[in-house]
Amino acid sequence: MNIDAIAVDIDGTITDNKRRLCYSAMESIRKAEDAGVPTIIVTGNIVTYAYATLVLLGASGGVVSENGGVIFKENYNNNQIKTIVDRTYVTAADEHLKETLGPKFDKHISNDNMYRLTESVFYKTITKKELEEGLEGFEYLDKIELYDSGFALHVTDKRVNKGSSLKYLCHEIGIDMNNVMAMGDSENDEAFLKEAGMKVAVGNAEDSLKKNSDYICTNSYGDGVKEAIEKFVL
Ligand SMILES: O=C(O)COP(=O)(O)O
Ligand SMILES: [Mg+2]
Repeated sequence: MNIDAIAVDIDGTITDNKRRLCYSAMESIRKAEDAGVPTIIVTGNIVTYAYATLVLLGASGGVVSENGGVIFKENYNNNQIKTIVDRTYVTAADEHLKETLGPKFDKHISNDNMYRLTESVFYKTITKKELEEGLEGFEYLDKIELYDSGFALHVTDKRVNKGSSLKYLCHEIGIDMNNVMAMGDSENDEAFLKEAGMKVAVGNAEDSLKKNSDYICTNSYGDGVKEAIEKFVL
């Protein structure tokens, strides 16, 4: 199978469990770039964080950020950041959670939330269950998704996910999803692995993701990324 592009998650995939970039991932992604295979970052992080990661990695495929809410690629869309969905339901969820959680809302909301265009994110100092309970009775509960990335809890508009927005970006730049190798570690990656021709779970990935993968890496984190790139791309 010909791999035309690599799509890779950030936290827990090209980083270790402390969010530190793995040299092994960086080196292998650069080798793939040098061999003409671009890498696209597909993340729950904000667009500026994702873009800085892309540049520092030496990758060129563009970014899908905020779990699909925002995309950016150099020389695409007049170099403008593209917001795929509005904040209507996420803002309504925030309002609901402010009422039900009280002071816990401000205590646990992520410090990068002010930069988020489409999502709300909470630190894992609050549990997913507490957020689910806080969202009970929310008028638009069926319009939002609650993801645990392993690193944070995301309230995301259901009209987007990492898969739908990666597919959109790839269509725009002329890459066939059948020729994309996608790599991730957690539940917010399921949607984009599903869309890709080659689905790879790094060794530390959640069982649910491993179950739906074509290849499970022997190695964890960046070493898993390196393993898959060497096996399928280089
Ligand atoms: O933003 C997060 O919580 C995790 O980011 P990721 O999707 O790159 O793993
Ligand atoms: Mg991750």
